This record gives sequence, C-alpha cells and structure tokens, in this order.
Amino acid sequence: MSVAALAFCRSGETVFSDVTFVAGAGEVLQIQGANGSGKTTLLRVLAGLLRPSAGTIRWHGADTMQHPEEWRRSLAYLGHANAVSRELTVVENVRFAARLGAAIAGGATDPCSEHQVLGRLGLAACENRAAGALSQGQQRRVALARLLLDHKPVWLLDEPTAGLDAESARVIGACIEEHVGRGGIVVLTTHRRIDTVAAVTRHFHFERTGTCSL
Ligand SMILES: Nc1ncnc2c1ncn2[C@@H]1O[C@H](COP(=O)(O)OP(=O)(O)OP(=O)(O)O)[C@@H](O)[C@H]1O
Repeated sequence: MSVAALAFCRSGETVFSDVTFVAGAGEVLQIQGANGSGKTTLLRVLAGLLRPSAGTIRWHGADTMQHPEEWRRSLAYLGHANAVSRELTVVENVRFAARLGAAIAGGATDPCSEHQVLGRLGLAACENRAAGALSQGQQRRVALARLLLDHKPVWLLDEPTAGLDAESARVIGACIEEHVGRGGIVVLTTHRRIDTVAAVTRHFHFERTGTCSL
C-alpha cells in the first residue's frame, strides 16, 4: 500500500496535507496525535469514505480511486462505532461477517473457527446474547472477532483500544500481531501505543499543523 502527498480540506480549511508513506505486508503503522489533529479523517480517507483533496492511495500499484472495487474488497475498517448489529447475537454477528467475507472471496466459512475466535476473545460465554446487551469493551471484541474472520489483508483501525481494559488491549495487540504475522497490514490510530512486539511496527506522530510525512 503506498500513499503519496495525500491531503484533505474541509470547508476551505486544510485538515492534513502531504501525507506520504508505504506500508508493506507484515507492517503495523501506529499513528498518534493530539485530539483534532486529523487521525480519524486520515483513516476515513484511506478507507474511501472521504474523498482526498489531493494525492493518491495505491494498492498493488493501482490507484484506489480509479479502481475502488479491489481496494474495498481488500480492506476492513473499524471506526469509533463498533457497528455491531444490536439485535443479533454475538455469534450471529460474527457469522454474518464471516459469510459475507467468504461470499465476496468466493470461499466457504468454517463454523469451528467462529467458535475458536469467540473463545480466544473471551466471548464464548456470551455468544448467544444479543450484542446490544454487551458492554462497550465486549462489543469492541465482537467487532474484532469479525475482522479476524473476514480475512481482509488491510485493517484500518481507529483507536481500537479506546475505552478498553488492559486485558482487552492485550488481546487486540495479539490479534494485530497474528494478522500481520500472516502478511496483513495494519494502519491504526491510537492515543496509547499498542504493544505489537513481534510485528514490524512504526510509530508516527500526526501534527496539528496539517502537514505530516509519515
Ligand atoms: N464531520 C465533521 N464536520 C466538520 N468538521 C469535522 C468533522 N469531523 C471532524 N472534523 C474536524 O476535523 C478535524 C480533525 O478531526 P479528527 O476527528 O480527524 O481528529 P482526530 O485526530 O481523530 O481527533 P481525536 O483524537 O479527538 O479522535 C477537527 O478539527 C474536527 O473538528
């Protein structure tokens, strides 16, 4: 994934400009910065949810604005909201994501791995509860379980450990390591560094000035 001279302006004001970086398989980019410095906006631009004012995002050499389908198929975006379906149970939430991912990739889902992932994330005991009845931290884990089962190579994670206890943060760090260990790429924003010991991790500071070379 390569990003060159990316900029975003809103109502004539520059939120960020000149963002340039390359992220290869097995890499984690952790972006830190003050409140309002533009981290979330950058992730939303990378995810294709906002259109950049300038610059390019390339995936395997192709411009993602000219070829958005392949980029959309390749990325998973986890925003501030966990986007779990509150009425569905935990297992239904992850099964839905796994089936959707498999259908897009043309493969089959493995029900065993759904239960394995829920077990690893400490959700086995509540897998038949409505997701809307879970705590914020538990819902974050459900969102992460969906990422693990969706098998997208690029994860864009907006403050994945926000509001989580130390154990949940550790679990998220472990999931990120596993993902990049399989050749995935993770770009995340965070106010607190996430331990990803084995992974190739680069840390960047996003400046409020609106200009940043990562
Ligand atoms: N929907 C919006 N409409 C107008 N301005 C916005 C909108 N979303 C963000 N902004 C502004 O864009 C700037 C960057 O916001 P952004 O949420 O990207 O920062 P951030 O670094 O992620 O902050 P935080 O650490 O608080 O999450 C801020 O000045 C913010 O007020």
